[in-house]
Amino acid sequence: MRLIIRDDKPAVGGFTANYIAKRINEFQPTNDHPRFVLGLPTGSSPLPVYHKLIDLHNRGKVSFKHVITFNMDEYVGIPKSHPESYHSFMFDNFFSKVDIEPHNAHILDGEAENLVEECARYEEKIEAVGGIDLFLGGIGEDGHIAFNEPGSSLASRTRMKTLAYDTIVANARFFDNDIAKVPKMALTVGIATVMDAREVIIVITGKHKAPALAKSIEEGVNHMWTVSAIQQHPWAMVVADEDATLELRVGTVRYFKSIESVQAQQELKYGNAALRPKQRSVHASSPRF
Ligand SMILES: N[C@@H]1[C@@H](O)[C@H](O)[C@@H](COP(=O)(O)O)O[C@@H]1O
Repeated sequence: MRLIIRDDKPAVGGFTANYIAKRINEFQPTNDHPRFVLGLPTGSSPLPVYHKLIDLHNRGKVSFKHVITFNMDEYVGIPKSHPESYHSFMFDNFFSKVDIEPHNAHILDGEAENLVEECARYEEKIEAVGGIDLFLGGIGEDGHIAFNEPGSSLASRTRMKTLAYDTIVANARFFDNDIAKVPKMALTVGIATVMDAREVIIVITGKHKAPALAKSIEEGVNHMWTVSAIQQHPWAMVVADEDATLELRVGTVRYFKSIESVQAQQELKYGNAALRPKQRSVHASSPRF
């Protein structure tokens, strides 16, 4: 697992967006070859990533024409048209501003008649396109990823979850600060759904997330800090701002900074493709595509 530390939120967004754009461009997705499959989060942490991806798209540096997306989660109990639904969030902050084909952007349907079937179908759809190439995520203050609240099984898959009281309180800011208006249930991908992705990137910013970052990377894998599961992922990267590192040991910060600087030297020597996870071949011919 790598930890990349940048000065502030815009720098975290810039680094992460440039990295994602590079991965998409290296993959060279087309309609005939596999399309790049991206897992996406909502929340304030990924907003600087979306801003930078939109900027790169506007400057012709990346296209989402052959990218398929799967969002992490959606509330149950509010319509898609609600301004705080994750459908609205994604449309307003990203999808309406890039060239993604609407039928390629998947979000769980919290209004589905049969929510259990909706979750099973979501897993099948991910499988049908060959799995997720890169899953981007954020975390809650209690270290939850998507809506996998503390205590969620690390083997969990897409399902319905009851939100933790702390999460309901944290999300009240989007619902007129009225806890009664905050949905109490959500559909969410599971920890195993995220960990099945070929690559996982988690953005963590702000000093309110510092305890979660420390718990999740300095202590062991623990279902009470569900993002800690990334410790067992073969290609995981956390991108944090300085504020989020406040609870880490000085030695931990120095260690990861030194790894990044040695890696940068090695990339100059060997080229950076050699030091990144191997992607699905653009020539792969699988009936799933
Ligand atoms: N389901 C979302 C998570 O995916 C997100 O990571 C978290 C933190 O959001 P923020 O980035 O706004 O702190 O909020 C919600 O719980």
